[in-house]
Amino acid sequence: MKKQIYSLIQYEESVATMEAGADNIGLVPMQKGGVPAHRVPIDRVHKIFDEAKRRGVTTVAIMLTNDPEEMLELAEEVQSDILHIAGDGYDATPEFAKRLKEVAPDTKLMQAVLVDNESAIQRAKNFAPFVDFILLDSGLAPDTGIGASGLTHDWNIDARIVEEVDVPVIEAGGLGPDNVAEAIAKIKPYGVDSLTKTSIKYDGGNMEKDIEKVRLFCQRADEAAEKLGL
Ligand SMILES: O=C(O)c1ccccc1NCC(=O)[C@H](O)[C@H](O)COP(=O)(O)O
Repeated sequence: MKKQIYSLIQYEESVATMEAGADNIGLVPMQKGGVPAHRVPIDRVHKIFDEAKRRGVTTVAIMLTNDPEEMLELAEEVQSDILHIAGDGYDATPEFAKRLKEVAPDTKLMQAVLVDNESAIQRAKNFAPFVDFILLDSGLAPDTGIGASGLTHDWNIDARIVEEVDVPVIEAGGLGPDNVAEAIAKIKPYGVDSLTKTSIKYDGGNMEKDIEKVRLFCQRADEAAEKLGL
């Protein structure tokens, strides 16, 4: 079971998050979209990703911009293991996947799917032929306009997507140490993601990882997966 932890900002918390058991670490490289306080300057992105690669931890560059040209420029610059399209105004296309391979041949593509109703199943199926991962996420948060809501959604829909779509699924949206085991048992995903419930949030969108909660999240996810033979 892959444990994906978002959204890192500082180098020290990134190292502590890796040491607490994260398999994937994600951050928002400096770009036009998203919460200003979450964006990471490019020199720091390189420092964090270099350390992750040294440790064998998977790096994820989160795209909150809705401009595909900006995404491709960032992909070329950071060469992350995964590029995660999380914006609410642009979805990956076969053409985008092809261009991504040209600028960053080793970067895999992950597309977020908003699980608001059963139409999410067909939307996930439509992405399957050209993306490497699907991330199932909750609805729009009032302060960010997308994801990072700390809210769960209808896990019955997610379980159907895992069964019916032939792409590894990362489950996101409101997961924390309290409910990650239940989510794994119900959905049986390839991986689980946490932002809000493993972070300490301050005014103005500032936040830092709560390392004890990251550790508990990873431990409980591993225990649940082992129990289920996943
Ligand atoms: O990662 C961010 O900083 C971020 C900021 C604003 C919107 C989305 C963002 N990340 C995308 C994600 O995939 C989140 O990890 C996902 O929405 C889960 O978040 P949460 O429900 O807070 O655990």
